[in-house]
Parts: sequence; C-alpha cells; structure tokens
Amino acid sequence: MKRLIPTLRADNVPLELIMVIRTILAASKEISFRVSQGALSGILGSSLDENIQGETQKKLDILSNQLLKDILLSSPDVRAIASEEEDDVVAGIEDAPYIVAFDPLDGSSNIDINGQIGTIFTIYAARDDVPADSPLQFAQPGTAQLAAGYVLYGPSTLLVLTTGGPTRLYTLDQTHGGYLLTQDEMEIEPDTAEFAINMSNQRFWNQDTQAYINQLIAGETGPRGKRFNMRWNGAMVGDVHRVLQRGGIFLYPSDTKNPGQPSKLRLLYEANPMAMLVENAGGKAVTGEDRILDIMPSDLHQRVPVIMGAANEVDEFVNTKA
Ligand SMILES: O=P(O)(O)OC[C@H]1O[C@](O)(COP(=O)(O)O)[C@@H](O)[C@@H]1O
Ligand SMILES: [Mg+2]
Ligand SMILES: [Mg+2]
Repeated sequence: MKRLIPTLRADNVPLELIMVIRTILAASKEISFRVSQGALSGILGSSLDENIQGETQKKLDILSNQLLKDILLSSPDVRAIASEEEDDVVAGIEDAPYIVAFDPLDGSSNIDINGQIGTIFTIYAARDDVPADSPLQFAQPGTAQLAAGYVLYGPSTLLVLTTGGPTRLYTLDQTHGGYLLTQDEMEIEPDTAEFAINMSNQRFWNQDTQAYINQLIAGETGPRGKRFNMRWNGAMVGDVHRVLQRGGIFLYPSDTKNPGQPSKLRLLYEANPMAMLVENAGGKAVTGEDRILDIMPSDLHQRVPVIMGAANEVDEFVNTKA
C-alpha cells in the first residue's frame, strides 16, 4: 500500500507544503492515541472555559488545539494560524510560505459518548501585503485553498485529503504510525436517497428548506417519487465522511433558533475545507444561494449555511421553492 508522502510527491505537491501537512498529521496521531485511550488519558468532560463563540470548551477541544498550535508554530513553513479555539490569528515565522486554519476537534458533543470526532484543516499561501498576525491573512476565498483535509477519529483513524487533485483516503496504520493510501479517489454519485440534517430544527427553517425536507420525507408518495433514508451523526466530519463514502446530502441550513446566530458552521475551518473535499470528489457545496468556495470571508469565525454532497440533490435543494 502506498504511503502518504510518496503519494503527495507523485502529485507534485511542493516540499514545504508536504512538511506542513506532515506537521498537522503528527499532532493528529497524538490526538488519535489520546482519543483511543478515552477516560484513561483524562480527555473526557468539560473545562471551565468558553471560546470566543460562547461555547463551553471540552478538555479535548483545548488539548487538541494546544497540540496543533504548538507544533504548527514551531514549523519554519507556517506564518500564521487560525483556530476555532483561538480568538485571533496567531503569528508564526515571519516570511514563512503558508497559513493554516483548523477546527482542532469537530463534533465536541460526541467526545463523551465515544462517537465520531475529527480534526478539520486547510492550508493557504500566506499574504505578503498584510502582517502575519492580521485577520486579513485569511481573507481569501475557499478557491485559494492549497490543501484541505480532515482526520476522523472513528473505529479507524482516517485521513481524507485533497491538494487540488482528487480527494484521497488514507488509513492510519497503528502498527508503524503512518497513513497509508486506502482509496485513491473518493467519488460522490450525483444522485442519492439519503440525507443528513438536524430535524429538531425543523420549525426554525425558512419555508423553502421546510418544503424541500417535506418532499424527502414524503418519499414515494410525494413529488420526488422515491423513499429517502436519514442519518445524523452530530459531527460534521462523520456526516461528510459518510457522504464521501456512500453518497448523500448533508445540510446545516440557516435557521431562526438563535436570532443572533442564523448559521452554525464556520466558513474558514469547517465549510471551506469540506467544500473543497466534496467538490474534488464530484459533489457540490453551496449556502443555498452561493457556492461556498466563492465566498470572500469577512470575519475569522464567520458562520454560513452549508448544503453539500450529491450534485443533483444539492441542485434540488437550491431549486425547491415553497
Ligand atoms: O448539535 P447540532 O445542532 O446537531 O450540530 C452539530 C454540528 O455542530 C458541530 O459539532 C460543530 O462543530 P464543533 O464541535 O467543532 O463546535 C458540527 O460538527 C456538527 O455538524
Ligand atoms: Mg466543528
Ligand atoms: Mg471544534
């Protein structure tokens, strides 16, 4: 089985970029080990802290963030980082070529139930026209991502990665500690009969979203004329991974549940990397109005509606009106 680094070399990925990816993955292996040890490694439960978004941080949110932050800031190739768990951009090495954004631990509510969790990351070229610690470093649309990926800490630890070409799947071989290529190209079929959405938000969706989901639930008795299945993991990494493996559509649309926060998922370190992975596997990723990758970020922790997966199903969502 092919190893990660030779695969990236064969894909003509620049050496410094490979080094940054390796650095992120070194932290992921440590997180994977701690996750597999569960209560034995003291990672379960909440901390007493809140992040800038007002969310109580879990112990594993803080630990994962610290591991990634420390290792990335000691890399000679990283000029700045942005994280879900950091209020502001943190400067690294002046003149280094790359900037990295990450969600150190996605699916925090799954930590204590031994459910799927993951790390999401994205790498851009650093901007020379703004200081290293400026939030404007990350004012780049998702189309400018040089690499995007996630590590899923499930029954196996998996890496799903694109460097602009195909979305590839690697499995962490715990016996020697390396990621091995286990699926050369992930591909999302354009049609599907499976959707993922948090149904408890139904009454807070707009009329068009309600109309679309009602059609899916009506199955063969409704206008779609076929039966749909539903899954909800509670961790975007797990839900999008399922879509990449066996198809489907994943939705976290806007809602009025919390008037100050019309969307849940963050553009920079959740929506954009996942959108790149999904598009490079033949799927689509939109907010409902715009292609996610075309959005120019206005804030580090900006939130956007997310609808991604099977191309024809994403089109159905966009075209369904109440
Ligand atoms: O609790 P809900 O509304 O089902 O939301 C689940 C969503 O929230 C998230 O857990 C947010 O990510 P974090 O755990 O990184 O805050 C997504 O992974 C997931 O899709
Ligand atoms: Mg997240
Ligand atoms: Mg998180």
